[in-house]
Amino acid sequence: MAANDYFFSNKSAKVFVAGHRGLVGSAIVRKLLSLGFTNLLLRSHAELDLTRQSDVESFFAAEKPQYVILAAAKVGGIHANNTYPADFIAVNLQIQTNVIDSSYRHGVKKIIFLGSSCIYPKFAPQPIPENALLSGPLEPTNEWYAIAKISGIKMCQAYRIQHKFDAISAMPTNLYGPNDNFHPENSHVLPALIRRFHEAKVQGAKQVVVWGTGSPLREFLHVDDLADAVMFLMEKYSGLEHVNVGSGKEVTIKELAELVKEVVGFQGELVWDSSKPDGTPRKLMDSSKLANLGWSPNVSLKDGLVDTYKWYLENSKQ
Ligand SMILES: NC(=O)C1=CN([C@@H]2O[C@H](COP(=O)(O)OP(=O)(O)OC[C@H]3O[C@@H](n4cnc5c(N)ncnc54)[C@H](OP(=O)(O)O)[C@@H]3O)[C@@H](O)[C@H]2O)C=CC1
Ligand SMILES: C[C@H]1O[C@H](OP(=O)(O)OP(=O)(O)OC[C@H]2O[C@@H](n3cnc4c(=O)[nH]c(N)nc43)[C@H](O)[C@@H]2O)[C@@H](O)[C@@H](O)C1=O
Repeated sequence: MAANDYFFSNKSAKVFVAGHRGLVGSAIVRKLLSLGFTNLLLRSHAELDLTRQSDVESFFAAEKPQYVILAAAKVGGIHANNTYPADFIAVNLQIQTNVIDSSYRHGVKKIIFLGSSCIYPKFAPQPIPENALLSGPLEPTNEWYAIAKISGIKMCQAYRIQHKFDAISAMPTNLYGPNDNFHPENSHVLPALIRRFHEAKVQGAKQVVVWGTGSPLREFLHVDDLADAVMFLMEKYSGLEHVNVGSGKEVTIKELAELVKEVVGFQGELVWDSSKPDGTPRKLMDSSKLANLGWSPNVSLKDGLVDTYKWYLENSKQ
């Protein structure tokens, strides 16, 4: 790479952040602006539906972005994944295929695709190294989403091999932070619990119901750390293999629920609804590849929870 090809060397380069109003996309926009990037290309879902191939092609032909950060996707927690399998596979395959292919065809210098830790087999070795991909059966509650995400990784690899296109993939662990989805059923566990504990506190309820058995382990990363890692990879990484992005710290869902209860200040008790699925028992990622490149996370789970609850209080329509 010539010196002026590095991502940070030209802060006026046109950067398309797909999905800029979501949890991840909004954190990426904050990060890019704080780094001094001045030419962000942003389109809401209503302005540009990325599942529509011809609209995406016309957009790339007209706008000619130089870099693409692909944070638009159909995303949700265990219930949403289980309930809408067709949406999770079809929408994600469509968005990523259209955006990766148009990026290549219209001269984008580099694209980063975001997958998820659910790409790995249900019983992968822990912590999960990148090479555990496609080594065993997937977790059934999110296999449709996982298949789409695995296809995204493979598409980046295929375009790199055949076209020498600089397409890289990052696999974040479970994320949370400002602009998360706080829907009572379709969200991920952490925002769901913030909302449920908060509403119980306000209503003076004695109990809060938490799904499953409480025994599954999850690794959480604040979305500002993820945004920082994405910048790091855009600048420093150009390889075939995807890169895990995790905090390296895991908690049981029971421990998470107790922590959310404390941060929100709910005084009642927890009740477990074991009719709801636990999902994968454990999915701690091995993020040593990223650590060896020189990146590490900053935000502790407790600090991140306090920050996210504050954001929820200031921004949710209560
Ligand atoms: N949240 C998490 O815990 C994790 C997320 N990831 C990955 O990070 C990425 C971003 O996720 P996250 O920010 O949480 O998701 P969000 O749901 O918060 O945001 C997704 C964004 O994509 C946009 N979008 C969805 N469909 C379309 C479409 N057809 N056309 C245009 N835009 C569309 C949404 O717009 P609108 O709201 O208007 O529909 C929204 O802005 C995804 O690839 C996800 O797989 C990976 C690991 C964990
Ligand atoms: C990021 C990742 O997110 C999804 O996988 P998941 O990690 O299983 O996601 P989750 O956050 O929804 O649940 C984590 C755990 O928490 C428990 N749990 C308790 N109470 C609530 C609750 O109220 N809501 C939810 N959603 N879960 C709850 C729940 O039963 C489970 O044991 C993928 O589908 C896919 O989207 C993906 O890649």
